[in-house]
Order: sequence, then structure tokens, then C-alpha cells
Amino acid sequence: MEFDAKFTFGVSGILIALVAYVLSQRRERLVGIPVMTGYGDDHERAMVDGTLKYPTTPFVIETQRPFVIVPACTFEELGRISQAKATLWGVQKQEMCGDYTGLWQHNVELNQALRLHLHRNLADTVSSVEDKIDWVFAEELGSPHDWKAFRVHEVTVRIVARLVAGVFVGARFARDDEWTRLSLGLATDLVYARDAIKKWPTWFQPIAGPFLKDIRNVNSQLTKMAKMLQPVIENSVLEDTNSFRQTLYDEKKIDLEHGGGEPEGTFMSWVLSRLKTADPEVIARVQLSLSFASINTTTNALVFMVIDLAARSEYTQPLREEIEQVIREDNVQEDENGVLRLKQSSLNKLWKLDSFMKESSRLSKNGITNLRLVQQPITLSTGHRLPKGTRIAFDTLSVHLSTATQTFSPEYNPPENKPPTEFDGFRFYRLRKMQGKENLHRFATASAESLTWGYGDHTCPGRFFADYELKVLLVELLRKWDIRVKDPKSTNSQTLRKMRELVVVVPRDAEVELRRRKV
Ligand code: HEM
Repeated sequence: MEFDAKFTFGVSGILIALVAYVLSQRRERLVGIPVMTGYGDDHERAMVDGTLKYPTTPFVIETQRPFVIVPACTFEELGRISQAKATLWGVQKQEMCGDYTGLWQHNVELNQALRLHLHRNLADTVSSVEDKIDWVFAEELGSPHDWKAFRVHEVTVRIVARLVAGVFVGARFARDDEWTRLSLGLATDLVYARDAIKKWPTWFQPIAGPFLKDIRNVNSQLTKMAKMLQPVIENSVLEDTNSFRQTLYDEKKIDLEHGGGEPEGTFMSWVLSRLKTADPEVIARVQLSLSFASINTTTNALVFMVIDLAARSEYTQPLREEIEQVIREDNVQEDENGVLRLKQSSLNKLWKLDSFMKESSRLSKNGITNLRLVQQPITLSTGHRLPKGTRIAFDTLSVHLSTATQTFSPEYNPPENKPPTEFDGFRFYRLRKMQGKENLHRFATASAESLTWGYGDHTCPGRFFADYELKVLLVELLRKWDIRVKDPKSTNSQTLRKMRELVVVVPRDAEVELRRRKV
């Protein structure tokens, strides 16, 4: 009898816990928002058809965790809503296993650090990229005087990873092959981990997650990287009498032994001034969130820019002429190591290059931006209610390719500008030449009609750095290298652009040929 009572008590307890769990997970249903069914994995077609069928109202695309695609007429209002109502971080964590790896768990501090300090230190960070560019190119490309084939993604991802490490972690990390291997391996392994966790139903993921081999693999790499970062973290942290952490960055603490005179832990010191902990594991994971946010995005953009340059040789000469003209005008000299230091003011004069970069990114097959997880119910001006837990996204292509927008309407554009479905490298150059439009169509501009960097509260805080970093990279490439596609018949920069689950997929096998220019 006593056993029965205990048994009944126990079972009831479990049942109550289960019911409580199920109730807590219960979601208000989406009402009046149609689902694009019958498309299987062809999400791109589902999106194109959805936008044609429902141009002014939301619809659902059935990716593994479905998204509500909101119409362009709601971008402005959604761009203004606070993070308390809808946040990018919720989606990032869902997509990239943040709950099990600790990545993106300190997004607030990461963002504050970038929005405040990166902006203030832009000149130093750009100069730090310029310092390393010659060495990084030589390391990854060698110095071939005859045409040599390279896989674009393979080399660009390593170049970007080394630069990001050199600028944000410490100069010696740019040269550290083990660091490069780990940070690139991590980017790939996180995708495996995400795919592994997505095989489980969402309710079971918190139970299965910590035990999955791929998640454990990511965590063991993160721990290895944290160990490598430990001396830098220790260097960057000073404990004062109140045991409150402060940074030594302002004093430019220098690692004379390894860093070649450059300050180490630049980004870490920005984060430390925001974080209430100096736990190396936590700081390392914030550092790695930064690497993750910056390496793949910049690489993807650069891959297409390089392929576009190679495939559209008619742009090379005008771009080179613009660069040389700015160098002459601003009287910039290479130093004794062959390093060309273009200030931001000079880089800002490269309007044609800026336009080419923006055009290349505009046509990227990144089908969605502004991914948000709704935190509090939102009612759109269309009358549709988006309950808590809804995942929403902006359909990028319907805006970037639409003559219904001001930017791409025939009335707004000079007659030489091609329709938005075609590549026109100097489209934005011509738009900026129009009176009063100089700043509206820059590569780094984020707006409801230019969604490369997202729009609203979460707009990419790294965009100005990425803009200058890419310009420095492309100036180096254009000045010192000849470039051509390996196989003109199969390299169509348009058909190489593909998407999966609505996100751009970079062509890993695409090759270009490079050779050092004879100057
Ligand atoms: C070409 C390169 C890049 C592209 C295309 C890009 C694009 C984006 C986009 C689309 C978002 C989401 C914005 C939104 O949903 O509203 C974003 C967010 C973010 N980006 Fe970038 N990004 C790039 C480079 C960088 C770099 C170099 C850094 C760091 C130095 C960086 C740091 C971040 C961070 C931390 C966030 C999250 C912002 C937040 O949570 O509020 N990105 N980026």
C-alpha cells in the first residue's frame, strides 16, 4: 500500500511536470497566414511564387523551422521595433546551436563592444589590415608569375580568417596555422552540429543536444581555442581592488615578445569592459562569436566579388584607373615594405569600386535577411498577428530585384543603368553621382531597399569595418594581380549563385587564375 502511494505520487509528479512542459511550449497558432506547400526543398521557387501571390501580405515558407516571410510594405515598421519584441539572437541560437555551445550567449556585450569601440577605432583597424595584407597574400597565394589556378573559396576564407585574427585577436594569430585551422574547422563543424541537432524534433533537442558527437566536437575545439587565448586574456585583464575587471587597451599593452609591437587582445579588451566576468571560457566564446560573425560573411561576399571581377574583365581597367588616380591625388606612397596605406578618406573616394562591391552583394542569393524570433506578439499594419515564438524574415531578392522600389525604378535611374535583374557594376556609382544622392547608395548603407547588412536594431555592426577590409583586399588584388576565370564556358557568375534553405551557398569549387602583375 505504502509502495502504491509512493508510486502514484511519483507518477503524478512526472505527469504534472510533463503537462507543465507541454503547456509552456504551447504556441499560439498563426492565423490567416498561408503556407507555401508542395515545393519540397525548392524554397527559392516557393519564395518567388509566394511573393507573386501575396505581394502585400505575409506567407510561410516551410524550411526545417518555418519562417513567416513578411511583405516589403512592413519592412519600415519592423525595422523600428525593439529587440524586446523581436530579436535576431533567438534565431541565431536556434540555427547555430548557441544553447549547447555557448556561442552568441553574450550578444549584448558583443554588440556594445562593436558598436562603440569598433567604430571609434576604425582607422586603427583598417591600418592593421593594411599592415598584414602583403604577408597574407604572399602566404596564401605565393608569387606566381605565370597563370595559376586557385579555388576562390579555399584561399579567400584563409585570407579573411588570418586578417580577422590579426586585427581582433593579435598579430601573431594571423600567422598561427593552428589558430587558422581551428577557427576554419569550427565554422564547418558548427554547420555539422547544426545539421545533427536539426535531425531531432525541437522538443527533444535540449535533451539530445549535449550528448551529440558533433556538438561535443565543437565544444572541444572551443576549449582548445580558449586555451590558446588564455595568455591574451590574462594580458588584457587587470583586477582592481574591487575585483572589477578593467582593460589595459587604452595603455596599448604590447606583447613585445610575439606581437611585433602591436597591441594584443584588441577586441577582447572591448568586450571585457562590458562583461561582468573574466572567465577565459566565456571570453573565448565571445571572441569566437565575433570570428564566426565576421569570417563567413566577409568570405562569402569576397568570393562573389572575385568571381565577378574575373568573369567581367571589362571592369578591371576602370577600377585600376580609379585606384591610381586616388593614390596620385592623395599623394600616397608605399612604405619600404611595399605596404600601401590608404586612409579612410582615400578609400572613400573609390566610388566605382564601392559600386562594384555593392552590385556583387546585391545579386547574392542570400534569400532572406532580418531573421527575427518574436518575443512579444506583434500585429502588423496588414492586420496579421505574429505570436511569440514566430520566426520572421525579409525576402531580400524581391526587393533587390524589384523595379517597384525607388532604387531600381526606371524613373529614378539614369538611362544607362541596366534593369535590376542584370549585373551592372557601376549602377550605384551613377546613382551616387546624382545630386543629393552621394551617401544614399554606398556599399555600407543599410536601408529597407538595401538589405545586405540587415535593417533596424540589429543592422550589422561590422559593416564599416567589412567595407574597408574588402576595399583594402580588392585594391591589393587589382593593383598587384591579373585575374581571369579558369574556364570561361562554365564560369557564369550568375548561375554560380545558389541558395539552400533560403541562404546563399558559396560555390566551393569555383576557380580563378591569378598571376602577379608585371609593374
Ligand atoms: C561582407 C561582410 C558582412 C556581411 C554581408 C554582414 C551581414 C550581416 C547581416 C545581414 C546581419 C544581420 C542584421 C539584421 O538581421 O538586421 C549581421 C549581423 C551582425 N554582424 Fe555582420 N556582416 C558582415 C561582416 C561583419 C563583420 C566584419 C563583423 C565584425 C567585425 C560583423 C559582426 C556582426 C554582428 C556581431 C552581428 C549581430 C548584430 C546584432 O546581433 O545586433 N559582421 N551582419
